Amino acid sequence: MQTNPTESILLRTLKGESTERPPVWFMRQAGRVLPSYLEIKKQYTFWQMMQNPEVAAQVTLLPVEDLGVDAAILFSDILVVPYAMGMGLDFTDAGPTFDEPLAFRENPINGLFDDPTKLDYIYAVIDEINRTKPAHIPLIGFCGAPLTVLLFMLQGLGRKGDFPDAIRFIYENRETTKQLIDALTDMSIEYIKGQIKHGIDVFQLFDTHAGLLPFDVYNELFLPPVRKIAQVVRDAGLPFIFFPKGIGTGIAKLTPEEADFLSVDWQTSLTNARKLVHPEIGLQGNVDPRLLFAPQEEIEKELKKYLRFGAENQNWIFNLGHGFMPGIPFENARFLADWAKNADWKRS
Ligand SMILES: O=C(O)CCc1c2[nH]c(c1CC(=O)O)Cc1[nH]c(c(CC(=O)O)c1CCC(=O)O)Cc1[nH]c(c(CC(=O)O)c1CCC(=O)O)Cc1[nH]c(c(CCC(=O)O)c1CC(=O)O)C2
Repeated sequence: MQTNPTESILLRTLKGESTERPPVWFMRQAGRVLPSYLEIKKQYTFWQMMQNPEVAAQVTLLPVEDLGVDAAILFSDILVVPYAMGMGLDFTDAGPTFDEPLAFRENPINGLFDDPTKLDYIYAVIDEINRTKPAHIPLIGFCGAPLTVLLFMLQGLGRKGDFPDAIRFIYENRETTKQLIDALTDMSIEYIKGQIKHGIDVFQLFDTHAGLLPFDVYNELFLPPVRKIAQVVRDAGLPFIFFPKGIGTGIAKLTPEEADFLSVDWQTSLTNARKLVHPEIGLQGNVDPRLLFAPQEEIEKELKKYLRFGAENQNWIFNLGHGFMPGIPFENARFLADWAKNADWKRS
């Protein structure tokens, strides 16, 4: 067993090394539950926070201090890419909204004009994070996968749940959908290359709404661009984590071309996921974030179910099945991180 304490435990696990415990980080770890974040948020809009390198870097690093996680994830949003493609975007109390959603336009392709410089502020944030972060804490970069981002672009309003007009558009306009996927994939790749150039250490692709299409359609239209994106990340020598939320047993159909590590939602137990998923793909997940509304004794009882899996599986990153939800008590988030770092994983 390797025990160099200055080397990142997350990177060691991603490289396939043995570690004394699983590495720990959480989706949505910076926003939503940290009192320190909620305090900063009182002074700025979300756009202002994202666009100010000092503030965005500070927020990115808050959970390292406040929760003790093993990695930082860039404080940004998946919808910055359509914004850079010319779509008017606003973050409102009702969630993100786009002006003139694509599904309702006469010609959805013609109105898109890529302007990669609209992402430059994010590279300034990455530079600032790298200047200020502890050396042993890796930075995770991310963007949304083509399906999830396209659903927002087509529907316009993120809180409509199941994106009904967007799904209908995809079925009724197959050729235009393919053109939109290509445009979105190209822009995402440019953005990812920018993140890599500025020094992210790991990349995660969020396909939060992957489960909203039948797997065959998802496989035909949306997995090829995922493979293309994965290749770009790998060619740069970075590990690639893929989070296709809600695809159920579709996880059995994924290959190492699509993921070095697969982030699993809470619908499938990790033990079952391990049986289904290709053996060369590592796993990440999958504590149900809703559990964190429970008293700590109840949380601990559930967490103990992970001990056996953790003892038997080195290629596993401890995380949630999806992000922290607003309103989860900070003490419970901290309890979760402490538990995962201090449990007796029986690995030595
Ligand atoms: O996060 C919300 O409050 C909801 C609004 C929303 C946003 N993007 C969105 C949604 C839809 C949704 O998540 O349901 C759309 C969005 N953003 C993101 C995802 C991917 C996912 O979480 O599965 C999605 C799709 C999720 C979905 O539709 O369920 C990614 C995202 N947004 C964000 C972050 C950074 C972070 O939380 O640390 C991250 C990802 C990295 C990570 O896991 O940490 C940040 C974000 N996005 C957003 C906000 C709120 C802005 C405001 O105060 O006006 C905030 C900040 C905050 O939570 O206080 C806007």
